[in-house]
Amino acid sequence: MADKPRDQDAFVNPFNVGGGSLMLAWQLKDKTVLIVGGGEVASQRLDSVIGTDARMVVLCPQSGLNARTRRYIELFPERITYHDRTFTGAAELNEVDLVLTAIDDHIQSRDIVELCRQAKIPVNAADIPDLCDFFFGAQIRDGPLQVMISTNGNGPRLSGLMRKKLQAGLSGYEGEAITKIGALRAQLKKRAPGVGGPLGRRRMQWMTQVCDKWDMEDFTQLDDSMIQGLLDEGWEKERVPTIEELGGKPIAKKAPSQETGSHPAPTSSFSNAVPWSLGLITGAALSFAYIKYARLS
Ligand SMILES: C[C@@]1(CC(=O)O)C2=NC(=C\c3[nH]c(c(CCC(=O)O)c3CC(=O)O)Cc3[nH]c(c(CC(=O)O)c3CCC(=O)O)/C=C3\N/C(=C\2)[C@@H](CCC(=O)O)[C@]3(C)CC(=O)O)/[C@H]1CCC(=O)O
Ligand SMILES: NC(=O)c1ccc[n+]([C@@H]2O[C@H](COP(=O)([O-])OP(=O)(O)OC[C@H]3O[C@@H](n4cnc5c(N)ncnc54)[C@H](O)[C@@H]3O)[C@@H](O)[C@H]2O)c1
Repeated sequence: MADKPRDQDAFVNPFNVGGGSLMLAWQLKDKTVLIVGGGEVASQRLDSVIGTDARMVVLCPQSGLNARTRRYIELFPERITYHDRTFTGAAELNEVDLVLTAIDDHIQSRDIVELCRQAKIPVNAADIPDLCDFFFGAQIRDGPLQVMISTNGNGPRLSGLMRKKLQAGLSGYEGEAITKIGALRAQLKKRAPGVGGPLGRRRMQWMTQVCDKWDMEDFTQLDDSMIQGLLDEGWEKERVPTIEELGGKPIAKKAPSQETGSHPAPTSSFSNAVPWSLGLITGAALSFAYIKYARLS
């Protein structure tokens, strides 16, 4: 088998110069997402959108709601506006920022996409990949860690299988470590405020050195006073102390994280449900989220 292209040969992969999609972590706070349909796929859309702090509108006759969608509507009445009807026309798109259709009516789905195009609203139609502005993907989430696997529409089942493999390779410390790094960065910015310039460069350099020198597990030990200690002994003195110097200990590695699935159980507990970002990403992106994974059904 030929050697795999190295980083510097990135152009060798034809998908790097066209045919791929832009991978992003889409921020939906205070935006309105319209979900048309209330069956299996619609409930999976709710799994993804509920953590983003978006408002949601679900359009679907009562008779078409599956148990999971029904549960979401019951648990989050202040976040989800439910209408017991089918899609009625262009007026449904007023004040809507994003549309997800998950219906078993191909012609209606196509019509909705057309209306979204006219209104310039991004749309995903679960049954018509060719008309989608973006795709969903298999997801791994651990606190602020978000990993999305996409096959760009080619093999959704394989996305799910790869999710399981990647999940097995994670230590289980990542989400907590990233949360602590977020807290450290916030405190550092208080001591060294502003954007750009020599101070900004020094700040980025120091953060990079700390992240490179410390193990992921080390960060999980940081509490408020250790963060201040790290800034006193590290940032102020232009060095990177060890976790032991700050009173921490090297800790045993956790077993690989458990298989949890892409779709969390609906829960009304705020601390367990804030906030997922609807991410069009592969790799990890940060936002603050605390949600546990377990399939409801
Ligand atoms: C990843 C995941 C995320 C999620 O949905 O949250 C996801 N599909 C998942 C599972 C899955 N979907 C299907 C099967 C049956 C086996 C099979 O058909 O392969 C399985 C397997 C299963 O259920 O295990 C059927 C299917 N899927 C699409 C169509 C329409 C079509 O292709 O025409 C049809 C009906 C085809 C038909 O009628 O024959 C289309 C799309 N499905 C996508 C995402 C987008 C591309 C993702 C990518 O590029 O990787 C895209 C393009 C649009 C979109 O949905 O945004 C989730 C895995 C979650 C996980 O396990 O973690
Ligand atoms: N993208 C994916 O991953 C994926 C996976 C499986 C299936 N699909 C496709 O997605 C579609 C939905 O699949 P499902 O499993 O959720 O089907 P489902 O039968 O469980 O749900 C369909 C829902 O659409 C509702 N509905 C139908 N017409 C409507 C309208 N005009 N307005 C509002 N609601 C309406 C029904 O009441 C029902 O709730 C199907 O076309 C299926 O082929 C996509």
